[in-house]
Amino acid sequence: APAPTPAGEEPVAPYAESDANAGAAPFRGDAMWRAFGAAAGVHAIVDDLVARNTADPRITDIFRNRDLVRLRRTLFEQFCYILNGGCHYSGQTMAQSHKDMGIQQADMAALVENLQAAMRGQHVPMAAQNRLLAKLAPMHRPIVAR
Ligand code: HEM
Repeated sequence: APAPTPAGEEPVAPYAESDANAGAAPFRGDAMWRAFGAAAGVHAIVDDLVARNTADPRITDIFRNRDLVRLRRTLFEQFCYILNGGCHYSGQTMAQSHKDMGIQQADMAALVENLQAAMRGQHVPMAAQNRLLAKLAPMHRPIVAR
């Protein structure tokens, strides 16, 4: 049976859940999870990232009328999974979740800037920031429209 809709979220059509939907393999060991400040740090980064994106005039239109409660939950799961924090990712693939949004390279660049600002705000060391960004880089292909 499909999982029940979490409190505060809009229902989503059923799909196959898998950690593979996260789009990247996790790091090994606990260095990255610790560098990001574990669960509290990653929650702060995700919440700040979503707030920056929705307030950013370059990309605010793309986030209008979206389910930000679900986005914060699944983004946290995705980052936690990739940083080897012991989470499972229950969201959709990057291709599925961004289809028909018309996301351009410039939109992706804006989001990456906002992520860098959010990581800086939580004092994530630069080397760890760059390691996460390198994991996310191949996601340009399924996310950016062409
Ligand atoms: C590497 C970069 C990115 C990652 C890792 C990422 C990750 C995610 C995740 C995990 C979800 C939720 C999936 C689900 O609900 O099942 C999502 C949804 C979404 N993303 Fe991204 N994303 C990226 C880039 C972008 C960009 C560049 C934009 C637009 C500027 C964007 C806009 C959105 C929006 C609006 C949703 C909400 C869809 C909805 O629920 O209606 N994303 N993204």
